[in-house]
Amino acid sequence: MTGELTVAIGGLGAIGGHLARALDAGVEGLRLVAVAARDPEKAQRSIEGFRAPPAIVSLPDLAEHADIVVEAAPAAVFEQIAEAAIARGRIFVPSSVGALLPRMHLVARARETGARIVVPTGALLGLDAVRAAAEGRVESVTIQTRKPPRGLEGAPYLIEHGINVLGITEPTIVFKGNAFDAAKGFPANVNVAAALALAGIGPERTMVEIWGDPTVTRNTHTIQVEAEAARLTMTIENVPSEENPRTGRITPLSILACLRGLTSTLKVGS
Ligand SMILES: NC(=O)C1=CN([C@@H]2O[C@H](COP(=O)(O)OP(=O)(O)OC[C@H]3O[C@@H](n4cnc5c(N)ncnc54)[C@H](O)[C@@H]3O)[C@@H](O)[C@H]2O)C=CC1
Ligand SMILES: O=C([O-])CC(=O)C(=O)O
Repeated sequence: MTGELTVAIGGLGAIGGHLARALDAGVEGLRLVAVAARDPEKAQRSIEGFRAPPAIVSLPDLAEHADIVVEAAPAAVFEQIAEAAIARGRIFVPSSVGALLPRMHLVARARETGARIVVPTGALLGLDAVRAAAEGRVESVTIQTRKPPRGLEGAPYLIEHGINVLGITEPTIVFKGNAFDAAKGFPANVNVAAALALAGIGPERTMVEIWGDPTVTRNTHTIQVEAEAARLTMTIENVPSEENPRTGRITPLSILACLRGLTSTLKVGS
């Protein structure tokens, strides 16, 4: 063990709620000490019955309480959590990874304060192999995301282009472009593309296709990487979580695995 680390979580929805319960149930080397949510009364109800109830604080105050600050809130409030965590030199673990792409100055700021930004694999797979490939020469990285149409509803890109996803009756491509534009147009949908871009060759060169697909019930992501060292093709089919169908059930599990990796003696995968 490298010693105990304290954890604070911003947002108690599909990701944050699950993670908080898992940490309270007991994870060696990690202790949940603070949470933030939009509605403090609801947050109080969420932590009722916890063995060690965390403090309920504001988003910027999370960083005052813990070594690790996990962001698990809508992208719109990303900055409030991220800036305070990085200013205080904490380990910042974002879920809304798409919100990091237009804010890469936070990485430069973290370098000054000693903070770390640790991006979990989240709802994706294979970022260990993508990172390894990117140590060498990579020709191309693409990700194709297929979601049940209701999982894409309300995305700014669709509204801007007058695309009615709920009217889709067969698999239809609704976006093709780079990861930077995908994250801007679909802030609640393609965090996975943002994480892939950061693991590999950056948001300008990482190409993204988004499909509204009434034939799938799972959020399905396929990555293809053409590199000097290897060719990768990987697909993950995520079971939507009950609290938020846009979010795969694997996401809080991936973040938990990521947090364990920050303290465990045996760490598997790069
Ligand atoms: N990295 C990845 O692979 C994935 C990332 N995500 C992203 O993670 C983020 C969280 O996702 P979910 O847990 O599914 O969302 P959710 O909607 O289930 O939960 C969000 C939580 O944030 C809280 N919140 C909202 N406004 C707030 C405010 N002003 N102050 C404090 N708390 C506030 C809400 O009360 C709620 O508890 C989203 O941005 C989502 O797009 C989702 C799935 C996969
Ligand atoms: O697949 C999921 O569960 C979520 C997703 O697409 C994302 O946030 O990028």
